[in-house]
Amino acid sequence: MMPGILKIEGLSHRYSSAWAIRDINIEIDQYGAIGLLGANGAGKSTTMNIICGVLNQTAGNVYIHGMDIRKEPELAKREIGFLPQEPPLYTDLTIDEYLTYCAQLRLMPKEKIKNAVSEVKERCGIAHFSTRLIRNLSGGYRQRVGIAQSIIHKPRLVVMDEPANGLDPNQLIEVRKLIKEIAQDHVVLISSHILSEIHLMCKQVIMIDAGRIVFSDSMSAFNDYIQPHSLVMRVEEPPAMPELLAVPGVSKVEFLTDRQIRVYFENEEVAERLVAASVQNKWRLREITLDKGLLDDVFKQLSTKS
Ligand SMILES: Nc1ncnc2c1ncn2[C@@H]1O[C@H](COP(=O)(O)OP(=O)(O)OP(=O)(O)O)[C@@H](O)[C@H]1O
Repeated sequence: MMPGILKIEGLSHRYSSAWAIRDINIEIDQYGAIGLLGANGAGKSTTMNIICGVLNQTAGNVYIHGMDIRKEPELAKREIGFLPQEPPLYTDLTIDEYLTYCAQLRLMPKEKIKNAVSEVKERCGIAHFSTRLIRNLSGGYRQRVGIAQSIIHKPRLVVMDEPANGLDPNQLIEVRKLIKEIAQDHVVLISSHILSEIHLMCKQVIMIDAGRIVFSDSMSAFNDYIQPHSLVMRVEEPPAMPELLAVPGVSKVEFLTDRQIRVYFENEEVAERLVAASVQNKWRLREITLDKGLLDDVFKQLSTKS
């Protein structure tokens, strides 16, 4: 049987006295983007640094395509690409010079470097800037160069620490698109503290809080797990509180203004019942919205719950 691409067993790390991560277990054997979601200080960077062999763990094992990162670091690192939060770019080099240098650092055979550089430039949409100094590139293009260096040696696993950080909205769209494309033939492990970011890029999500995994499943399972429990409706003729509470499934009612009401419920069918009740009782419903926009709040709740 082929070994999995990434296997983490009982991984724990202690810096001085405090544990930064405890008993992390992860197994990935299919290409795709996986989000590592956690608040600041949750342990994302610690986990990623250990996976990339930059930090030596206190306990547990990391295998990259079956190779123990501690016992066979050189072989294992051939299968890893890393995009740290601050990409290690040499801004006085051109894109061509920089990527050639990265390929050499990765100990790629000399005769393969030229092809690898053109291929990766093409893939990352930077071929037209080959001879431009990195210092003269916009943030979005610098990030593409950062991504290019992480895949130039064709690793199976690419680790990206907060790759969306500091990009403007247009750059974000492009960089996300590129990362998704790369995830088609790599495992891309993406850390972020922003749920919507993970949501847009990843099919799988691993959530880490205070050094422990608190959720690990598909993005759709995550969506089910964090179903909204409230909605906001705006009506012209607001009913009295008891009338709303009488609708089956409504658990709590909060008047935000005299015409705007937040309704808490157990399941989403309540929305339909409220619409029906509004028609029947002439509340004159103008707007009804599930509180899905509060995903980041839900994330906070989840973190504290577990
Ligand atoms: N070099 C260090 N020495 C001591 N404690 C550390 C060190 N690096 C991190 N920590 C602690 O370990 C815990 C996990 O930190 P880590 O950087 O892995 O979290 P993170 O999820 O990556 O957060 P961020 O997004 O802020 O980087 C935190 O409590 C942090 O304060």
